[in-house]
Amino acid sequence: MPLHRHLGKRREIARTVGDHATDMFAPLALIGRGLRHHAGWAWDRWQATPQERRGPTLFLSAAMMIGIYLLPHGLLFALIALMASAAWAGRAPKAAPAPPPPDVADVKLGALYSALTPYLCGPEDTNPLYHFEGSYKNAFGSWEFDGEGRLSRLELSYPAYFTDTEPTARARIEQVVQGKAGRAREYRFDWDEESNRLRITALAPLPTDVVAQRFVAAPGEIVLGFTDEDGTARTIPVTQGGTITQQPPVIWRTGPRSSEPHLLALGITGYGTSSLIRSIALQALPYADLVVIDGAGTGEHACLVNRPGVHTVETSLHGALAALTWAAQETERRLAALNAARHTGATPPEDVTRPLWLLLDHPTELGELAHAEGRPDPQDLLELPLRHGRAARVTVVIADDVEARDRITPTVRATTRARVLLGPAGPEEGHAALGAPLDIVPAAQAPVGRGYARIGNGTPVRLQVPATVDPLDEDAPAQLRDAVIALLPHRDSRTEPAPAAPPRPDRPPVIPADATLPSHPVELGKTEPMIRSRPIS
Ligand SMILES: Nc1ncnc2c1ncn2[C@@H]1O[C@H](COP(=O)(O)OP(=O)(O)OP(=O)(O)O)[C@@H](O)[C@H]1O
Repeated sequence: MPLHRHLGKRREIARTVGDHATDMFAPLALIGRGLRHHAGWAWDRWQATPQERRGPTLFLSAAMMIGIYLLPHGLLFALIALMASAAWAGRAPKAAPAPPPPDVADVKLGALYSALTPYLCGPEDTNPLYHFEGSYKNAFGSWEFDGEGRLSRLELSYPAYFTDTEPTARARIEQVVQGKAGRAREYRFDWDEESNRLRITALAPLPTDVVAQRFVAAPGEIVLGFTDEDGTARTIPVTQGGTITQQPPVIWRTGPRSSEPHLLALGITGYGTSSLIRSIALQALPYADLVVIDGAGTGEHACLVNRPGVHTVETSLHGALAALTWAAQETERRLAALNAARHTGATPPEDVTRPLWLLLDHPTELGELAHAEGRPDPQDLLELPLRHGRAARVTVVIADDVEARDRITPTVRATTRARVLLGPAGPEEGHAALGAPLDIVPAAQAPVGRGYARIGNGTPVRLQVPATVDPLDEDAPAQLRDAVIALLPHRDSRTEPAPAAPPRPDRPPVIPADATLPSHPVELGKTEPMIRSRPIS
């Protein structure tokens, strides 16, 4: 037999013998443990007995033992009683109770405290709030967890030397908190610089099931979307999932009294800036005329072609230049007519007071094309409508990719005081797009149409744009497409024929000398160019 098998067999025998011995001597071990327990107990009592009582105690014990000895079978009974009590005392101790489950607050807040410590501890601080052996209870004032055990609110203190006025220092802390509290939610960070306190609130998701519909708003008021209850003082009834609910809207007031007459919406690709343009168009159409420029040329606004009130939908550079040249001249004409009416005290004619909206989707793409062809940038043609649009009742909405921000002209940036940013942008992008620091850290994954709005000098608020899909997009859900179709105005063919002749501008469009306009500037299958002043009835 090989040596290793021989050794293995011997080990097995030894183990079996050991197991048997353990079984055999178990009662003895039990009694031995009990006797040790008794001896320990007797020794403790002896130690606890005062000196003067030890003699009588010894005497009593000896007397009892003599008594037992003198009793018939006394010694035997005493021995049996001792063994029985030793066996009882020596039985296996009860399993220690399972430790209570760790407190979720202790675990999560402890981890957050440890993660913040490297950023908030000062090596020179003799009494630091944050140090590597410290407890979160020293620095965290109050906290709340939701039903799923996720941190929903926290107030913490930080040392006065922490540079809370520096955006990068704040951003670091905000990132750490979001990392530990969960990146799936948005958080509001309220920095109280005076008392060195930071309040963190996890924000509930905004409703994503509000679709395009007629909103309860006055003419000139545009519902950009919906926000948190504390973001606005007003709620409006909204059809949501088949029932009517009250939702807090983000309202943009346009018109001659608005201090933010024009809007710039920037968005991460695919987060719904074109849908926002569509939503605005549908809300403005009942009382305004539209000129739509689709700079990306994807035909996303084709559903507006030939609708009553829509002057034109342009997708080409030539068409865009012609339409914007006309818009600039129309602004000038309106201003002149309004001034004349004011001088004579007459009521201005309807064709100069009816609002005109210029909606530009991705104009920077046309700008690049224009630059390559040596033509004027369409944005340059917006100068007059942007600067005098408020008086002339001309509103400009520009939507573009957040990446194209540098290609937006300074005039557009300076005159568009209503701002929207769609998509999970970082703090720097947020600040640049909205013109103010954003106190909200977006979730890692935001739903389409989710972003932030800032009207004028107000505080940025969260925004969820109502789903306003392209009704010609066959991939979009039929229910969402139907909602948009229901809002599109239809020309009544019995009373309102489609324009057959080329429209007659009040003044012919001035196109740069080097521009070669095609004979049919309007695309999307239209048979006639549609740039025209609204017919005066
Ligand atoms: N609020 C919304 N709710 C639901 N779906 C939406 C919403 N907004 C947009 N969508 C859908 O998301 C997709 C992208 O939307 P949209 O084209 O408006 O984005 P975009 O930012 O303009 O993209 P791009 O820059 O590529 O043109 C579309 O399929 C659209 O139907």
